[in-house]
Amino acid sequence: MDTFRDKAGEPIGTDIDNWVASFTRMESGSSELPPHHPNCLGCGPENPNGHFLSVRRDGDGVVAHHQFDQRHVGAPGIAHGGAVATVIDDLFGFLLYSVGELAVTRRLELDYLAPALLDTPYILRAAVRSRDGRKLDLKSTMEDAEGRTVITATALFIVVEVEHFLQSQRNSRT
Ligand SMILES: CCCCCCCC(=O)SCCNC(=O)CCNC(=O)[C@H](O)C(C)(C)COP(=O)(O)OP(=O)(O)OC[C@H]1O[C@@H](n2cnc3c(N)ncnc32)[C@H](O)[C@@H]1OP(=O)(O)O
Repeated sequence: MDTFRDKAGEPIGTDIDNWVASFTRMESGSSELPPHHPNCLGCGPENPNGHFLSVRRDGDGVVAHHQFDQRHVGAPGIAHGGAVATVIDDLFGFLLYSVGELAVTRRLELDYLAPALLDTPYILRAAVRSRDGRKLDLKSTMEDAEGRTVITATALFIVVEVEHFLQSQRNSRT
């Protein structure tokens, strides 16, 4: 069974209630935000196939420094577009620590303005553009070290109750 961790990284248990509790609103600060799940494809520290995304608060938004590597090849020297989308989607997920509620991706849209190169440092930022009821309108950018924008993205996240995840667990065939 999965072990979930609190804001300080201490193990807090294995059930979904603890996982939900870990998403309660966090105070502003420069500390690294906790992963969504130990095995999260974007940020999980225990997923050897993941991106190990490390994310901090940045004003009202979040920021991450990231490099794609040989595991993420789409074409020679270039990161796979799906790998980039994974990282951006996961980055959006860190905004939930500010929102203080659970939400999931309904729509994710990326503009690939230039190739995302392997083994090249990028800075990614995301913020909540607006909220309308359950609908969170999110935006993100990925820039290279020279400040050139490589990716722009928007997403619609929908706020959900814990039942959304309980139902998914019940419906899972694994
Ligand atoms: C806590 C999680 C950590 C984050 C990890 C990183 C992010 C993720 O990977 S999340 C996992 C991937 N996403 C999913 O699995 C979600 C799958 N989808 C679903 O479960 C459902 O479609 C769900 C829950 C998102 C929405 O379902 P439901 O509540 O029925 O929504 P629905 O009523 O159709 O739409 C909600 C609102 O959005 C609007 N809407 C829906 N699609 C769109 C769209 N493409 N553009 C604009 N508006 C839209 C609807 O019109 C509606 O608006 P209103 O409330 O004003 O009537």
